[in-house]
Amino acid sequence: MSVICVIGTGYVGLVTGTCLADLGNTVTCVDIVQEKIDRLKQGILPIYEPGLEEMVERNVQADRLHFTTNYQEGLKDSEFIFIAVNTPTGNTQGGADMRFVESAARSIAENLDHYAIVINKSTVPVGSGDVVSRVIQNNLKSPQASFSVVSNPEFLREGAALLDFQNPDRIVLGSTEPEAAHKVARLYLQLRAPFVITDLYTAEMIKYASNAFLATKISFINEIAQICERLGADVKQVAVGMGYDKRIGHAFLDAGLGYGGSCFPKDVRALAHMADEAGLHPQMLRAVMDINHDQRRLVVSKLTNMLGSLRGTTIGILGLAFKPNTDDMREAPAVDIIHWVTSQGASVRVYDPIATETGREALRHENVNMDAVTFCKNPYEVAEQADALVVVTEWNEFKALNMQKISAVMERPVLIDGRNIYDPAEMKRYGFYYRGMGRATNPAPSVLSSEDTTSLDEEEAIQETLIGRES
Ligand SMILES: NC(=O)C1=CN([C@@H]2O[C@H](COP(=O)(O)OP(=O)(O)OC[C@H]3O[C@@H](n4cnc5c(N)ncnc54)[C@H](O)[C@@H]3O)[C@@H](O)[C@H]2O)C=CC1
Ligand SMILES: O=C(O)[C@H]1O[C@H](OP(=O)(O)OP(=O)(O)OC[C@H]2O[C@@H](n3ccc(=O)[nH]c3=O)[C@H](O)[C@@H]2O)[C@H](O)[C@@H](O)[C@@H]1O
Repeated sequence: MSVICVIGTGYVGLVTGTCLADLGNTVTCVDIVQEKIDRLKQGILPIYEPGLEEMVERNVQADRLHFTTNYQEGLKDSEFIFIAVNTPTGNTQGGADMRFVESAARSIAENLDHYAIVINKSTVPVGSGDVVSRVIQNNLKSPQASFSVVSNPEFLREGAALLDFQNPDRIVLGSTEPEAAHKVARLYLQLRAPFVITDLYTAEMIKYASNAFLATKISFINEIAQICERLGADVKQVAVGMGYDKRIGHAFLDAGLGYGGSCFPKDVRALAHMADEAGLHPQMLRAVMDINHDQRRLVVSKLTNMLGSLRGTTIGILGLAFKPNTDDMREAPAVDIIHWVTSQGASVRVYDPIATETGREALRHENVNMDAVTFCKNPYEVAEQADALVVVTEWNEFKALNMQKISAVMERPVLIDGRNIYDPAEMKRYGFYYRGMGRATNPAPSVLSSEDTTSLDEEEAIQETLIGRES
């Protein structure tokens, strides 16, 4: 078993440190934020992740997992040092901000007094392994200190982080020193995953290419969704039909409000920026980002299409987090949607099972008019007197609601299902004017014969009038 230091106690740092401790290693997690470390020592986690709290507690009690703000303490006797700090978008062109990685590398150099392998788990631009090497080399203090650098990108998903860490599809290790990469591989042997061992640059690129490909799949299906909606097809069934082809697969074909979160948006931007800087023209990545942005706007146009002006209306919002099973609000579609509808004079009633505090903070941070936002205790309260209800996050709780009850308490039973979680026919039976994302409710007159147009049912006809309040 090994002695390990993990720098950063965000999602990746905390999950990596805790899972490595759970595999029997001795792990110390270092963070520069004193309050975070104080709270972690009391068993209070900075993030919501199913199962993580129990795992942290178990490993702290077994004396395998420790927290500190002191690099010297964290690095003591460590054979492996994981860098897992944030790499947010850093400039207006979308490039990654490397300040946190560089600062961590400097602190490692200043406190290292023996040989250790420095492993970069943060998602970093191609070539960053060299930067880390250079920063450490230029700042070493102890003559006994030496190091190797290995890139080991992380592929876990928030909300399923423990499962993903413990059952990885592959483990990517890149280094100019294959012996160092092999030593890191030994840490993961128990996980029985395939290893891909490459040079540093290639490992760094595998991470960006993987995230960009998944984001591309999402934007692809969202573009297909828009076409489906216009032509009268149902994108959910289209995705099922496509997914059975093993070359395509079912995963990441859920059309909806597009991707958010701490990684896809920033990583697609950063990859496009790398390509720009290299004199290339990343057309596909640009299209992926454009389509993703449009999906959020579609909600507002669906609302105005059905309600007319939003001024004075009340819009219910189900879900704030960028996806279920997390309280993470980074680049969450809910923030943009709430911002846009409140700017047009609507007030909103919102509910999320977990992301209440993080949601409030994110809305404030984006200068949303908080007087127009009411936080509710449950979805039924959200629906009361609402002119429309928008599903933004597909929490299981929302799939199990009594929709008849919801429809009955609304001022106007307009339902925008931003994640396609409900059955359109069922919702219609409950009295909703239902709109999904890419689900045959708005056929284009241009492709319908006049005969077809007259056969549009009541719900579709509503598209052309506007849904009025019941007096
Ligand atoms: N969130 C996710 O699901 C995934 C994230 N990643 C990548 O992992 C990296 C970390 O992401 P998150 O964990 O989400 O970030 P985060 O923002 O949740 O956490 C980063 C942590 O690093 C700490 N930190 C910053 N500078 C430091 C320093 N010099 N010394 C010690 N601690 C420092 C911060 O205080 C914070 O606690 C990013 O590059 C991200 O792209 C990769 C896979 C999944
Ligand atoms: O680099 C990262 O940080 C991580 O980014 C994603 O993980 P995460 O952002 O936690 O969540 P995902 O489940 O991938 O969802 C990302 C976004 O795409 C959206 N999405 C996902 C799938 C889909 O079919 N449709 C869709 O709109 C989700 O709603 C969410 O907003 C990747 O899945 C991880 O492999 C990667 O490690």
